[in-house]
Amino acid sequence: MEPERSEDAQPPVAQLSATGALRELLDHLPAGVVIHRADGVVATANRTAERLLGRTVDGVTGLPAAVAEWGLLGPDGAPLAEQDYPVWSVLRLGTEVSGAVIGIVRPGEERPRWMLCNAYPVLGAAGAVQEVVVSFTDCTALKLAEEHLRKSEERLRLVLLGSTDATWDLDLVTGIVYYSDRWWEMVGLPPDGAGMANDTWRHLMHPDDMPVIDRFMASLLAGRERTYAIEFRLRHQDGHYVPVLSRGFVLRGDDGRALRLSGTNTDLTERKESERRIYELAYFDQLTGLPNRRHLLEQLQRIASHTSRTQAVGALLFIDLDHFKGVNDTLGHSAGDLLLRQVAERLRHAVRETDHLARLGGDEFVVALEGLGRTATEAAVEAGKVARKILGVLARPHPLGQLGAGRACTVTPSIGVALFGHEHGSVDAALRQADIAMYHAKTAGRDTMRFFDPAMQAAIDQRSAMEADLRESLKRHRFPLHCQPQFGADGRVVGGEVLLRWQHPQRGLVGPAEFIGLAETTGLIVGIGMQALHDACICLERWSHIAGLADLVLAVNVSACQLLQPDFPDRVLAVLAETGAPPSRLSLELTESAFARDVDDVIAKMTHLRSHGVLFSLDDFGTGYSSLSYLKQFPLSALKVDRSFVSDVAHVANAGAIAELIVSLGKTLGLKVIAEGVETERQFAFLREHDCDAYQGFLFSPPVPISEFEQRYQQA
Ligand SMILES: Nc1nc2c(ncn2[C@@H]2O[C@H](COP(=O)(O)OP(=O)(O)OP(=O)(O)O)[C@@H](O)[C@H]2O)c(=O)[nH]1
Repeated sequence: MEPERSEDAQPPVAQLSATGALRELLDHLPAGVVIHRADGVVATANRTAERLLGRTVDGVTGLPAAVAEWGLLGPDGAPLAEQDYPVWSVLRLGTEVSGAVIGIVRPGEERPRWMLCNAYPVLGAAGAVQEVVVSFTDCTALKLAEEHLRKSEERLRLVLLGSTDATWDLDLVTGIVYYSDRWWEMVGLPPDGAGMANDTWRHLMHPDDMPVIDRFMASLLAGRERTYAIEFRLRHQDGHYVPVLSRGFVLRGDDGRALRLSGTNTDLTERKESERRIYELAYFDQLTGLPNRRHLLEQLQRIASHTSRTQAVGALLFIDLDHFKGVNDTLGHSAGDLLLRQVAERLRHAVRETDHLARLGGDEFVVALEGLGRTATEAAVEAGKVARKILGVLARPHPLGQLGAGRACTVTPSIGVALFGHEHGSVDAALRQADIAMYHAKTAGRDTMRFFDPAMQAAIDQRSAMEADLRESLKRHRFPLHCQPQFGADGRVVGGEVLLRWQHPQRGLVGPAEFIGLAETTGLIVGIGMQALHDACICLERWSHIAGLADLVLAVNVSACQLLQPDFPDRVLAVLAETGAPPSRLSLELTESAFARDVDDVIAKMTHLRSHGVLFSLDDFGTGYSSLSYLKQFPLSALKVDRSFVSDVAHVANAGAIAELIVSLGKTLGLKVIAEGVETERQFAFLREHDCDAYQGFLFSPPVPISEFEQRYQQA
């Protein structure tokens, strides 16, 4: 049905617009213009309105303002109520409407076009609205873009709401950072991060990560990348660090300069925890918590590459429990499990933290020991010690509580040892060899250790036998004293140095070079040294009544190991008291190694003994690492020029100078200087020329049994 048209006379603007030039202008305007009369009826419209409304000017002229045929829609797409038509708003309120977004469904179309509308009233002389001019432009594209943006923002908001990632945005120009609520939540702070500084992220960064991040940022910003990903840790309010994966993009200007960084932080706590758990399952034995076979094999690869670069020799110990099956069979699998855990614990304590202990499976364990020594023998000795220690710690009964039916269980191991490194083959080979050696230990009766290399085994066996012999000999007092005399420049005897011999039941008299080293590493030197001291003091007491011997000073060697004993001074004083030896005739001879440990302790002990009259001399001077500056702190009485300088004085240029220097140094410190190892007249002449106080060496006498020494030098 055609809408009713009004034929009333034209109002002023409509009239004006009908005039030629103005009409022309109106028709060329890019906006649609419709002029309504005061009753809302359309007086006229321009050509653009024709196009935008999809109607001819004639078709709209005379139409009332409020007819459904206009098909106007509100911004939300719902039909617009008549009173909200711009023209009616103006007519009703008398004020203009601007920026209204209104949809128009054009005749024959389904989708609305969107118009940005303005409308204003034209007032008559009496102030009444005479006309309403409505202008509008097509903003469909803008409206659709806005709609699109709104939807996409909505989508993004929903995605972020559902995501656990934390967004942030850093404006590199202003330095302002936007942190999302989730960002604050991730570090345990209130969602709005109220009161927090702009660069909070820097303050929360783990100190170890900061330099890495700084380097990363510098290179990222200077480069051309548009995206990045990096991990770091941020401190949570409760003190722990949250592992974070930060991913994002760099917004760059046309010149490539970075303007903005935006991204998300993903909390990696759970992922890290799962990774750790996976690593644990893959590399650790679940029963004992020890590294498993795979872990060990990887460690061995690493050790292999390291060993190939060094000269050091290492060892593998293959440990298999003896008759472990019996434990399972008699006490049950749970008791077996508990026992394995206890064995693992003891092994863990028996080895150093730097050693590699693993459970291969079942009742098999392996210990890899790196860098045991520069030679195979050194390494074998050390490996043997560790193996013996393990035999010792596992030998103690294992309390299995209720699982052991109230009884402790004893389980012994069989240990196979193989060396690796330097000229000793690969780590892989060592593992096979240690396994074979372990079987040898089983066939040798179990509860023992075996080396893969028979020669090595022989050396270790010999060493063990010698240690047992030394122990036995100590009990049986088989270290007779020998003594090498010392002479003054005038040829008169002034004293002697006690030198130990070992009266071996089978081998006869054994020199110190063959057994002192072992005595030191086994600690037997403490007992042997004390025995020698005791014997020497008995001599001194006897000599004190014999002319020719009463004034002699007897030097007794004391090893660093002895000096370290806390009760060393007391024991020396007890021996002096017991034997009645004059302390001022006893000189304890130390080597420089005695000064390598706790210097204050050594000085205190020496000073204590010195206050009782006991003398001290420093052996092998010049060969060690004595600092001249602290030499004077020790209460020494004499200095011995090492035999290496003495032997060279006559024919090696510097040796003479060094010997001379040592003599004069000793003199400066107020010490008596004794030269040892004097073998030729030339050496003697040189040293005498430089004012040495006493001389000891083959030129005068070799060491002789103490009884012979007494006979020689006592005066009838
Ligand atoms: N309880 C327990 N037993 C295990 C586990 N893994 C392996 N075993 C058992 O450990 C025993 C290992 O025995 P073997 O080393 O072959 O033999 P053995 O009885 O120790 O005797 P020898 O080694 O010849 O002295 C087997 O009976 C296995 O079933 C475990 O995780 N828990």
